[in-house]
Amino acid sequence: MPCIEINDLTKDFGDGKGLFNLNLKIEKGEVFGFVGTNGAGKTTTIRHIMGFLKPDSGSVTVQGLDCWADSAKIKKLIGYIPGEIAFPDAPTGSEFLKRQAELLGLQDMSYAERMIQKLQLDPSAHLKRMSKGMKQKTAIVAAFMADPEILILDEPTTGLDPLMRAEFVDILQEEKKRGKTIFMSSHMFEEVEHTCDKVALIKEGKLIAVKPTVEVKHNENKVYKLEFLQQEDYKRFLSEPFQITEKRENQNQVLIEIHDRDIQMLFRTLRGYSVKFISEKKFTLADYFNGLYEEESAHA
Ligand SMILES: Nc1ncnc2c1ncn2[C@@H]1O[C@H](COP(=O)(O)OP(=O)(O)OP(=O)(O)O)[C@@H](O)[C@H]1O
Repeated sequence: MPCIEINDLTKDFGDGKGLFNLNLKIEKGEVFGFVGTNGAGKTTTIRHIMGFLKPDSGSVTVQGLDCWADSAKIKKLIGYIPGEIAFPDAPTGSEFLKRQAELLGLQDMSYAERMIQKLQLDPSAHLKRMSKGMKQKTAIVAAFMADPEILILDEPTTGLDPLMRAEFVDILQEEKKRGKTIFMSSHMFEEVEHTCDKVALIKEGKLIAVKPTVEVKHNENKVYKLEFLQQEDYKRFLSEPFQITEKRENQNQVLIEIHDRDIQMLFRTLRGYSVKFISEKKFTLADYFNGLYEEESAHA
C-alpha cells in the first residue's frame, strides 16, 4: 500500500482553476517533489492531503486512512509546513513551540533543540518581530519536532537564505536516511533535484509528468558547447551532420545536441578542426521539465 495515495482527485474552483483528475502515489520512505508554477495547484493538493479540503470527487488517503473522513488521525501522523504561515497567538517563538509540544503531547524536546541549532534560530524572539526567514525556521522546527513518519512541506524554504537552504537540504537528506516519507512542493528545481527520488510536474491543476530524478539526470541526449579558434572552422562545422541548437557567430561558438551513442563520431569529426574548447552543458531537471512544459503548451 502506498503511504500517500491520490486517486482521481478533482476540486473545481471554477474558471478552469483547481485540480482535475489528479493521480499520485507516494511510497513509504520516498522523497517526492511536487513542482509547478504559481497557481498550478500545489497548495490545493497539499490541503487535501492534510484533510483541510474535501474533494469534489476522487479520494486522498494516508496510510490507508481517508484524509477528509479521518483528518484528525491523519494530522497526528504528519509534520506539516504550510505555504503561508500564520502563527496562533503566542508572544515568542519559544512559547509557540512549547504550546505546540503540549498539543502534540511531546515530552522530549531534544529533537527540537537539535533543529534549532542546525537552523541557527533564536526562538526567544517575539513572533511578530521575526523576519520571514526566522518565521519559516520556527515553522520548520514545529513540523519536525515530534519526529513524525511523514512530512508534508509546502514550499518549505521560502524566505531562507542560500546557506540555510543548503542546511535544509542536509536536514531532508538525513530524514530520508531515517526512513521518512517526504512530500515537498517547490518552485525551485535545483532544490528538488538534490533531495527528491521522484518529481511530479503539475500545470493548471493537471499532472503533466512523474519521473524518477535519476532518470532525468541521466538523460542520454547531451548538449555540448564548442568554440573554434578560427571563424572559418566555425563556418565549416555548420554543414556537419549534427543537430546545432544555437549559433554564436561572433564567439565562433555552437551548441549542439547529441545522443551518447554519437559522441565518438563527434570527436572523430573534430580532429579536422582547431577547437579552442568543448564543454558539456549539464542537463538539469529544470531543462527537462521546461521542455515538457513547452510541449504541453504547444498541444494545448
Ligand atoms: N478556495 C479557493 N477558491 C477559489 N479558487 C482557489 C481557491 N484556492 C485556490 N484557488 C485557485 O486555484 C489555483 C491553484 O491554487 P494553489 O494555491 O493550489 O496553487 P499553487 O500551485 O500552490 O501556487 P503558488 O505556488 O502560487 O502557491 C489558483 O488559481 C488559485 O487562485
